[in-house]
Amino acid sequence: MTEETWGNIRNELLKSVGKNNYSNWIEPLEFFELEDGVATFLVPTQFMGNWVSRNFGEQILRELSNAGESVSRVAFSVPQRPLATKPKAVTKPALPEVNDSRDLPGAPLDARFTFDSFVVGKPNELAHAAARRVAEGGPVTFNPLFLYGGVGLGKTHLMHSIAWELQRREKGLRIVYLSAEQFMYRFVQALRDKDMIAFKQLFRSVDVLMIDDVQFIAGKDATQEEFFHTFNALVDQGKQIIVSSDRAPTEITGIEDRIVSRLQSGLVVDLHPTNYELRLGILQQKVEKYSEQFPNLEIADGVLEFLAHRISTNVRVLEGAMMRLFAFGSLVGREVTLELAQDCLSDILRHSDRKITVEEIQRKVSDHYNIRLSDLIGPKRVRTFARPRQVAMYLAKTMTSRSLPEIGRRFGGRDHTTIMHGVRKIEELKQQDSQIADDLELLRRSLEA
Ligand SMILES: Nc1ncnc2c1ncn2[C@@H]1O[C@H](COP(=O)(O)OP(=O)(O)OP(=O)(O)O)[C@@H](O)[C@H]1O
Repeated sequence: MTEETWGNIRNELLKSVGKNNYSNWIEPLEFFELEDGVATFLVPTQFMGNWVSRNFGEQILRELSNAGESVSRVAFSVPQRPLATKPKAVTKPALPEVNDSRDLPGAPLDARFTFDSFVVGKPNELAHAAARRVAEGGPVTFNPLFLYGGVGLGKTHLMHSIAWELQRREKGLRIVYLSAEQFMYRFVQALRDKDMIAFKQLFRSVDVLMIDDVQFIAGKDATQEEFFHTFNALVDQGKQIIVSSDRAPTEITGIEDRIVSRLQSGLVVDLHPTNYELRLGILQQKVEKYSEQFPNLEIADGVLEFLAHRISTNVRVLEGAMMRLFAFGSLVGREVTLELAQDCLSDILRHSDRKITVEEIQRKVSDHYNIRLSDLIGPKRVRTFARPRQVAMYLAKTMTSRSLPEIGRRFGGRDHTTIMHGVRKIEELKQQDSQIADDLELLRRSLEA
């Protein structure tokens, strides 16, 4: 296959996979050879090869066939020599002597937050894989890596894990981790001390910059401006940036468009709310750790399952509950049973028990789609009302324990088959229409908040 053919195929792929996917996954591919019906591409890392193969393999194969190539399979392999991907670090700017990492402006890393102690499940699988990839070091593939998700779902844990791993692989790497608030504080201090040059040089001299809770700079214009320049300077030097936030870049209001667009220019991945299996996995892992702290503690069967079922808010709360329960059991010298858990954690359990109602769902959905509640519930069948109505039916079925007839009654006395039809429709659309999938995710999060 000629370079030109591969160029044409890439143009077609750009149209079908979209700009972001294209620059993250297709652009870095280097065509290597086409032999015995196998088209081989070189990729910078194995992770990337697996990802492209899983997600875009068939599309690439189809485009190759459309271009008249006789190909039956595509393969991805990592070359021995490094690939010429994005710009690597260019010359270092003239800097003050800040080579000792103790001079760096970051916050300390938590020794507990490593990849080893991070439990991976469906909800955080992609974020974990992306963090692992960045922690491999080497050529910068995603810049920035933007991690977002609700409170206590492991963003900070992943960032620290990346930092530890990078440090392990390359001693002397200048890694700075700090919260956006600390960044602002440093910036304001530099302004006050008329020390902006040193501030700029310090931040531009790092190899990896990690900013936690970036949503904090919303509405803080001068800090944003400085962040933007720091960001650009580091990206231009091929330095890795990792950012976390409690929401997606486009959902952060009060941040300039140019910053939003910068934040989106790498890989944006979210940590979904935990599911039962992940929570149980985390508890099991923590039990092992706590058993050193509370050596004589006995835990009855079913206690961990109970906690994983009942405390679904966030991992921090789950951990806190477990710690309290174990400390209590160990202090009074009692086995940790279900009864003890219920007694000792009654406040947390009561809070987690908050039931989401169908009415609450209807209100949220009508606000979200900007329609009147009466139109959401009423009989009008136009699409503007019918689709949000089905979304609300779906959420009512999946987020409450109400039966279909009960939901029907709350939707203006509709029959249960109508509700079932609505639920099925949304289940179907969720797979095909990313707008619907995003709406559902957003609504679910705001209802669970
Ligand atoms: N998958 C996981 N495996 C093990 N521990 C986890 C996992 N997810 C979260 N945790 C633990 O939950 C606690 C909260 O996690 P972390 O501080 O990383 O959350 P966060 O997303 O940064 O929250 P915030 O929005 O408050 O900044 C930490 O103690 C962390 O170790």
